[in-house]
Amino acid sequence: GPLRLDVVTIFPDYLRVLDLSLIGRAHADGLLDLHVHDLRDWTHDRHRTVDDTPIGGGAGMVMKPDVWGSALDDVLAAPLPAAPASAEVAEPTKVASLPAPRRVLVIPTPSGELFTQRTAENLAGADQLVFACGRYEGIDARVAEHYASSGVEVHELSIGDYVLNGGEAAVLVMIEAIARLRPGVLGNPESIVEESHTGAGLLEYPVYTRPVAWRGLDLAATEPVLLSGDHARIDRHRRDQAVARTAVRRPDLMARLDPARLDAGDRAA
Ligand SMILES: N#Cc1c(-c2ccc3ccn(Cc4ccncc4)c3c2)n[nH]c1N
Repeated sequence: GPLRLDVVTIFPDYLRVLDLSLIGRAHADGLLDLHVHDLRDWTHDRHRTVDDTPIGGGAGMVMKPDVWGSALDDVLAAPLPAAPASAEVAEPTKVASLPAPRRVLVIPTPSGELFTQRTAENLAGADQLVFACGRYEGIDARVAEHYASSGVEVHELSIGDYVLNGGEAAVLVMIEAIARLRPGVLGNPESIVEESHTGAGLLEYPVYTRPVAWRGLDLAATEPVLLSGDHARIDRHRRDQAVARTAVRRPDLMARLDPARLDAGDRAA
């Protein structure tokens, strides 16, 4: 069935961009089921308070566990279409024997495990992804602890080593990386470039299109092999460019490369 995406945030308008373009169309096609929720709808007081001072002191404010608990209890209980949502009638006996839907709670945080393509591939297999977007100094740590110890699959994730003001931008990044892996979301599935296709975690080679000569940069002179029509040579050339690029820009990836994946030609280079 469709992947259900729930985002809980104090800035729901920040997520409206998801209703456009790729995600918007997949939404319309029934491939993705997006729900953006305002955390303040679960506050308990007239001032709709979501934060308080840190226990133990320190600067800034921390988001209240009770408000998050009320919101996440509701969102994690959202009905999911009984798979397979097909012509087959979802008879009680059949539904009862189906595996429980896989619901995942994702909490963006600067102190999270790094979100990578592998993380995206793993999360793309879920039935529901609930994203808890924090602000201020973050969400009370007992929230992640409570749901994890209640049997919920919880992932505290960071999109990289730089500091943001909240989780919303990270959620946009994660949703785009995950949604594009779902069948049917991308018009041209062949553009789903697995790391393996880029040569076991190599960076991609540079791409070009017409005109062949542009502002004095003439590919007929600098990259003649690309115009040769000799696809074996072109593939070799592109692989060499990918290896060279990776060595310069991402030595960390080079270190992780399986040497067996680099054939003799690469090692000579
Ligand atoms: N994913 C991710 C992130 C975040 C991130 C995510 C959620 C929150 C909630 C609150 N903040 C602000 C804050 C809190 C504590 N320390 C510093 C900044 C966030 C930052 N920053 N950098 C990333 N790669």
